[in-house]
Amino acid sequence: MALKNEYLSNLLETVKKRNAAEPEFIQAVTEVLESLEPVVEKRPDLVEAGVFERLVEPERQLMFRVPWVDDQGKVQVNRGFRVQFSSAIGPYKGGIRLHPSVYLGIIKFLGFEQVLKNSLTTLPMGGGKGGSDFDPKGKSDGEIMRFCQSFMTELYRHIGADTDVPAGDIGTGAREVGYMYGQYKRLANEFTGILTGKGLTYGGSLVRTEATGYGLCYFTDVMLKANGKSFEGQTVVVSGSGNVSIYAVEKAVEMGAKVVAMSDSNGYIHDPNGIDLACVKQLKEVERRRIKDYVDTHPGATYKEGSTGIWTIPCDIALPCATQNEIDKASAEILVKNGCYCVSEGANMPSTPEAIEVYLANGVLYGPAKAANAGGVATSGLEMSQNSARLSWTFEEVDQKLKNIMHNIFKNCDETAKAYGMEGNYMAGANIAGFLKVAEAMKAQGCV
Ligand SMILES: NC(=O)C1=CN([C@@H]2O[C@H](COP(=O)(O)OP(=O)(O)OC[C@H]3O[C@@H](n4cnc5c(N)ncnc54)[C@H](O)[C@@H]3O)[C@@H](O)[C@H]2O)C=CC1
Ligand SMILES: O=C(O)CCC(=O)C(=O)O
Repeated sequence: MALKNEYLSNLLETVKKRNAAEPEFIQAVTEVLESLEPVVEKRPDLVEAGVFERLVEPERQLMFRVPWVDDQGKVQVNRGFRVQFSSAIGPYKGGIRLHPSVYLGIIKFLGFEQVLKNSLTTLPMGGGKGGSDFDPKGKSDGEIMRFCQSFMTELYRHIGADTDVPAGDIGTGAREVGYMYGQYKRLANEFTGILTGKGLTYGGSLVRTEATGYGLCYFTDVMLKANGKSFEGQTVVVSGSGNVSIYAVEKAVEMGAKVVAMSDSNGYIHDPNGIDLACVKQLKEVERRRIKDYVDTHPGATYKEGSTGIWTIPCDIALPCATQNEIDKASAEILVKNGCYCVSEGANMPSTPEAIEVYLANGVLYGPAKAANAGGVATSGLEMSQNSARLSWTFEEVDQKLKNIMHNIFKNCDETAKAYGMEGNYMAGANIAGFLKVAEAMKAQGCV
């Protein structure tokens, strides 16, 4: 879809020129600017205030060397990043990704998405993201710890409970957050909530582990119900087998669905009897093994190499929870052909723009990432509140707050889409609603 508005079209050209080597960032910005066309027409004051130009340029981008020593005593050097994208509505907030594919463009796209996502949660959090091209796969605990300590040795001077609060993302789970927190504490000599996703013994919040996956299902459930459907009795495919996927499967099953497939970056398993989640948890959370090992103990299941083949498995509902651009046009067409009527995104930007066009053209209920997966960061916001108050809420309290937040996000996306004449287009609703709060704050704070 080409931009019709000349002002936005020129802005997008500038973004493309300035960030020519960052296709993922350009992709994320293009989608948002396309959604904002009707806003530009209604809100000349925001154009006047230069909000759109400022929105697409990070406030600060940090890149740094991360040296560490491997188990053979050899010095290794990775590259670290933290993009502090927007502090318009609160301290920078967003996860840290450890994956060999990480470069500045990935961190910028994630930081940009995070700005609007955090706004949708209604909590006071700006947007940021960080990471490194370090590959945790196959590394010993000692190597992981030395890397995390080195990463934090530079990062610690740029973050703070009221400045920037990182968290987990791909490759960064409880273990990594623990090592990073320990190093921060040692360097700064203070015990403050500078990371979320912490362990429960040192300031973490109940439900944060489950939050993104559970939140995805809370959002999807209310979207389905608003359209006369539900998870009950439906066949579901969930990609990935990490933090988001595991707890999405858990909640979808609790809501009456049958989840028949999961994957990792090597391939996917299909278990027509329904995935045995206890086995996946043991393989992935405890033993850190590959998903293919599932079939050793489940003779009714099959394993195939290549992760995108998972979208050829017939399902009613697809929950992509692995990584960006994991559903392309061809996969989207196969999903639709096989009767899939709902795609709701646990991962960040898992659908290519062409895949999204296929969903919208075929009336697929589409839950866009920045709304559907906002439960993780929302619960991080709740962890920050508990840390500030030096309190710990019960599982039920946090879970109820998470549910309310996800229901409100859906309502906001739905009502905003209607107000702008795009009923049922929750992507446009999410982009516009997320933007408006940030834009009002930017305008009120002047040219900064
Ligand atoms: N952890 C969180 O709270 C949140 C995570 N997300 C997003 O959810 C997605 C997954 O993150 P996590 O579960 O936290 O990470 P994780 O590191 O726990 O799990 C990632 C999973 O994706 C799989 N994977 C990676 N590349 C793949 C590929 N090309 N094809 C198939 N599988 C692949 C990995 O094998 C692993 O199972 C990411 O897009 C992340 O940005 C979004 C919101 C919050
Ligand atoms: O909990 C957080 O701060 C970040 C979660 C995250 O990285 C995301 O929403 O993509």
